[in-house]
Amino acid sequence: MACGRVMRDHFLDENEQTALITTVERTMRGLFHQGAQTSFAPEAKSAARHMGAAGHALFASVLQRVRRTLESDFGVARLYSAGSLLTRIWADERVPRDGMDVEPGHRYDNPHVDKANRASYDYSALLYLNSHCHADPGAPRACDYDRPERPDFDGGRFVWVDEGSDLVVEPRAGRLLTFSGGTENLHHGSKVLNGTRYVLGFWFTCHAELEYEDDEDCIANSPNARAAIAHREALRSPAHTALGAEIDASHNPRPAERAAAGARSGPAAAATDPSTTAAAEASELTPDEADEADEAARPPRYVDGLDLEARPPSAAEDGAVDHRRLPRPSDAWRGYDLPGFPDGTPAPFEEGYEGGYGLDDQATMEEAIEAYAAALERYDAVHGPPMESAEDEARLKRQRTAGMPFHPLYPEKSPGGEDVHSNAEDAWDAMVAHDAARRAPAYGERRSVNDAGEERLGGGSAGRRRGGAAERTDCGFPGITEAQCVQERGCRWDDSRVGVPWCFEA
Ligand SMILES: O=C(O)CCC(=O)C(=O)O
Ligand SMILES: [Fe+2]
Repeated sequence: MACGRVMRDHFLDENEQTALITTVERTMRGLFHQGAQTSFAPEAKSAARHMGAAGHALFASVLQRVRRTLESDFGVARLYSAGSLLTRIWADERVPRDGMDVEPGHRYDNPHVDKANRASYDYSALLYLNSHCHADPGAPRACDYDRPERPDFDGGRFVWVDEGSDLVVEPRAGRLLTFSGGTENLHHGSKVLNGTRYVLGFWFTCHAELEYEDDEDCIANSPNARAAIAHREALRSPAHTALGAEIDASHNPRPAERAAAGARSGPAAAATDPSTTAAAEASELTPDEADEADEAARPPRYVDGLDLEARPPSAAEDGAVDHRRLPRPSDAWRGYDLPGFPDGTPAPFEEGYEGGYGLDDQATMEEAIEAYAAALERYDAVHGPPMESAEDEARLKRQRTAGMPFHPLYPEKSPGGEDVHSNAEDAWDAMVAHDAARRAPAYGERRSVNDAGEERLGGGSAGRRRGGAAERTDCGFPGITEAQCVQERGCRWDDSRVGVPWCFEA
């Protein structure tokens, strides 16, 4: 399999760059973020709903262009998408306190090998939508970190961590990097220091059976996917695990650890460099000091221009894969397993995890729903009113509420699996009618309580203390059963009167 790296400029024109940034922003509104990073899988089944039809179609055509480019760059007859991500990274100071941070302080800048994240990642492509710009008095152009349609960013360079020296690329809007996904291409994107950085990541496999498939049911039933599962199982074999452990043992991904490990695993030059040795001795270096020591020991090479002429041909490019042992993700590195994306469903709580929207894994379902709804409201307060059209806003409401584990807003599905109701209001009405037909409305005409949409986002508890029902203090939620009310909550149940809470405080 051919290994190598290629860089190309003007892969996207300016209209495409801005259209894709607009699409990313629209898609990510209301999504959880991991610290400064928000990612979205555009090949997920529900993606078009989030991205909008035009953005989704543009992405799909770009994906095919990227695939064909990789096929020609590396002389592969056919590649298959193994997954892709839209990623937005804010400078730290821009990370909003919106209650939507499911992994505060998440590190996105760890050096890694893509194929070690997912074995199907034979080839990688990174397509930048906006440009690196360092605000220096002597800089060739002024930087604008706040330009909404296509801001600049500082930091956020792409780095190939080569032996002895980093090869650094400054992202530019429309610049495409393609490279083979193995250990010959250990790399990372560095920390974003100012502005907001947008990148599309694409990963490709040579194997049709490993092609990205979103639907778990399909996976269970398709022969191709069964082969993929068998492949994944093989990766867990003792031999593979032993190799992984060996790789882990010989490397550390963080610069501080890398500097400290220089004497053990680095090339001779690094091992004898005084600053590296100093770093090795001084385990109390701050991360910044360690970065500086690392940079002094391994002066970076910068790439500019349209290709990688700066890079001397390596053994890898000659066809003999360079089998240097390189870092695998550390235990702390969680790759791109997205928490709760992309359907707006709450992130699963890990045991002992405290963060996200201020709950731990001991929280009750109701507490989680309340906190989630409050987080969404804080999100709106921070991010301002929606930019979308009314129709999009309705869709957004639906996206936010559809996955929530309380009384289903959208019980009725068309044969195609699409929601029958075109907007959240209709769906709400339908639900109320559905309840009415079944056993009379549990909480009366919910719509008349308050027409503000946020009540619905608030889930089952909204409106329950309204005037007409003042004589009963609500103890339930729409859809609660008598058993839940009485046994679980110790409240009283009386369903003889329409329009008042049936489950109320005794
Ligand atoms: O954003 C970048 O420049 C690097 C991202 C990356 O390496 C990845 O997503 O695997
Ligand atoms: Fe990567």
